[in-house]
Amino acid sequence: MTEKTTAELEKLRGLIDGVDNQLLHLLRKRLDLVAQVGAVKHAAGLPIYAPAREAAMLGKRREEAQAMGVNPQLIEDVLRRLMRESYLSEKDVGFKQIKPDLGQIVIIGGKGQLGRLFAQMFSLSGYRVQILDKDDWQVADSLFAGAGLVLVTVPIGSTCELIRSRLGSLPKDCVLADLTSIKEAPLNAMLDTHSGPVVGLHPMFGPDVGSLAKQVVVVCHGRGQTQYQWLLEQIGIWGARLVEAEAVRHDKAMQLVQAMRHFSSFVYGLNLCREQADIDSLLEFSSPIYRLELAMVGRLFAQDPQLYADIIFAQQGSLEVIADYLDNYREALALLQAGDRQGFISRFNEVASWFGDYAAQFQRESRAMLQSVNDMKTG
Ligand SMILES: C=C(O[C@@H]1C=C(C(=O)O)C=C[C@H]1O)C(=O)O
Repeated sequence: MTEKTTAELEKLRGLIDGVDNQLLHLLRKRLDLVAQVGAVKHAAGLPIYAPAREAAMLGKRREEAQAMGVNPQLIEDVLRRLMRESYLSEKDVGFKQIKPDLGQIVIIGGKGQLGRLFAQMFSLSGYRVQILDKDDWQVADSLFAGAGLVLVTVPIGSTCELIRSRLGSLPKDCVLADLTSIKEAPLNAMLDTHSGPVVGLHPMFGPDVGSLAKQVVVVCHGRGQTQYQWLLEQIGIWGARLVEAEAVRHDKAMQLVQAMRHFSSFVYGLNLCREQADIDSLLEFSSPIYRLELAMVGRLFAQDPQLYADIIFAQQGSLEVIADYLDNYREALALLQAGDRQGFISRFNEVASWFGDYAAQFQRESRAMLQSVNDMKTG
């Protein structure tokens, strides 16, 4: 580099540093304003997450960006990231309490990660929360006596038995709910055991989400909805979207969404391990999509094997779904072994037309994800 080039670059870089510093001050200012919005909303009992306001704001900013010769997607990306930060600030002020006259909330399995998250959310909403863990059964009766909600969040394998053997004498008006990732059997166990209001819930997220904004919670109605409507509204205040489903339909969907998916990730990991793959060099050669895939597989093994065993072993039906997967794998492998390129292409087209418009939609969505994976590279 010539001296002139060096001097020019240094000058421009100094100006960029200045702009970035101004951005930082603007971010600080925005965070403060959002905190004020949070306080006003909290006082009025409104959820922080306001999708209509977000859509209107993004629309306006995109138009303004276009007019200024800035890529509209750039401002949208930046604002979406900022809005995520806004949801986190909600924890500082807490949440509106939908049912102040409820007795205490007893969370069975409240020391588990998901139990802890729900305990925190209820506490931030002003409820009195009691945790009942494995070794606390001697105090169960006194906890249940004043309970307005008993929430079961123990491993799937022990959920039904625990409900049937331990929850037969809850107060009549107490809401009984569970967070298990299958719904039919626990819901039936709750309905058989407790004569009061019953609802099955399945949070479709792990305990590491920073905020419940935009997360999905599946709701399977049991009985006495008017008596547990407050709970659904409370979860809505936390920003989650409630999706109602029949328990049987939910469980069927989970065979593909959870059991088959996690199982194939498990086998993928098992295979890398047995092949003694060198992760460092795989990453070195990897494109963003491979890195993303490896991250999705690898994150499994940072978590509790019991949890994944629970999910995969929960339903007999998952076995058939997974066996079908193996059949399809074998069939596709046979094409490869036979060098049947045309056969592969025709299966490919069959699947592509089955995906239909979703294929293009998924390509668009994944493009943004892949770009952020690429952005995160440091080397
Ligand atoms: C700050 C607000 O709350 C949330 C955060 C927003 C933001 O960061 O701009 C926008 C809408 C809401 O989801 C608001 O409603 O204005």
